[in-house]
Amino acid sequence: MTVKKIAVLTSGGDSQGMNAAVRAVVRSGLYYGLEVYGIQRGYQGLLNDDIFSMDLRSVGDIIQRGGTILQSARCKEFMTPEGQQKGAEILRKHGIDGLVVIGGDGSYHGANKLSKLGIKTMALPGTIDNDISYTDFTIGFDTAVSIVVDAVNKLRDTMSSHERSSIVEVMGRHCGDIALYAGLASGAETILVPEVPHDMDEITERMKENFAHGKRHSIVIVAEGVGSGEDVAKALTDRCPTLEPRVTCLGHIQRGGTPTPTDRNLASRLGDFAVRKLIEGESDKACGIIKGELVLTDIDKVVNTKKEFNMELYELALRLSQ
Ligand SMILES: Nc1ncnc2c1ncn2[C@@H]1O[C@H](COP(=O)(O)OP(=O)(O)OP(=O)(O)O)[C@@H](O)[C@H]1O
Ligand SMILES: O=P(O)(O)OC[C@H]1O[C@](O)(CO)[C@@H](O)[C@@H]1O
Ligand SMILES: [Mg+2]
Repeated sequence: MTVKKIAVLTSGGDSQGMNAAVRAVVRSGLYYGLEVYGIQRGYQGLLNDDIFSMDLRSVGDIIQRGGTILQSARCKEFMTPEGQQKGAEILRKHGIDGLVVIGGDGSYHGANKLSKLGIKTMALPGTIDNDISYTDFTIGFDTAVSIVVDAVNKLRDTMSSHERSSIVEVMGRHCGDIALYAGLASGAETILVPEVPHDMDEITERMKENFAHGKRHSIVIVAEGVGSGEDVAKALTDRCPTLEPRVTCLGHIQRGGTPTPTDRNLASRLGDFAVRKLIEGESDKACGIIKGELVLTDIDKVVNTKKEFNMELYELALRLSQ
């Protein structure tokens, strides 16, 4: 049986483009004759019964905005079987038979649990981390990478003037993709990611050699999962004080601001795709994009597969930054 009333929520760390995804879910749902509801503050809002009807105008003027009009949350209670049962009952009480969850891997687990309780669910990759398997890119990743590259461009100016090295700490607890893609795009000399072990002695020697061969600055991008920028700076200074490292931690700046066209388009395509697949009767599925094509994968498979790190890009970045 196909769905008639659907709801949408955003969960986990927010990401630029979540609003564009909410807009696409709401407008496609209405276009196909469904009733569409919004749930405020992720699974927490679901448990608080914070659910409201959405119309075409409720998603006006949001495609260009960062953050999420539905707000986001991390909810401990929903991690328990009782919390999940309560969530499913609240949805049933409203007659909501389909749910689109926009969030990261944790949020996917929640959608998976709800589908086992009879709610038809679709999960969309809304996280800057790009740490979700069975999709080449997540919504927000492109914007976050652009923010890092923009910051590195600025740092380069002052580092070159003073012949210093710049240590830039970026987000990514378990996934080095922000560091990798921003590092390649900004010509970083060193990219430290949780997926690849590193040797500080070797890195220091390489930086010293590059300065000796005329380099006027050195950019080191550190994914937070490896350690802090301050730790890396200390390790470098201990080995070679003349590198004069200066640390910049970009933090939550990476999660704000207007989404890039790439993220808006990805969000629009995925939001519409999720609605169409719910109407076709699909459930417990993750929506993603692989080589430009929209794909549907079992949530179980997605959450149990670690995203593969792109070693080719990593090696390319190192080759090009000597
Ligand atoms: N195993 C689980 N079972 C049920 N619900 C879960 C589970 N893991 C996470 N959730 C729910 O999803 C919410 C968001 O998860 P989490 O904090 O891991 O963020 P995320 O969705 O992975 O996003 P990001 O990592 O990008 O911040 C949690 O607060 C919790 O309510
Ligand atoms: O906003 P919070 O709860 O501090 O979480 C920060 C984490 O969220 C993420 O931005 C993912 O959304 C990670 O990269 C980062 O480690
Ligand atoms: Mg996560």
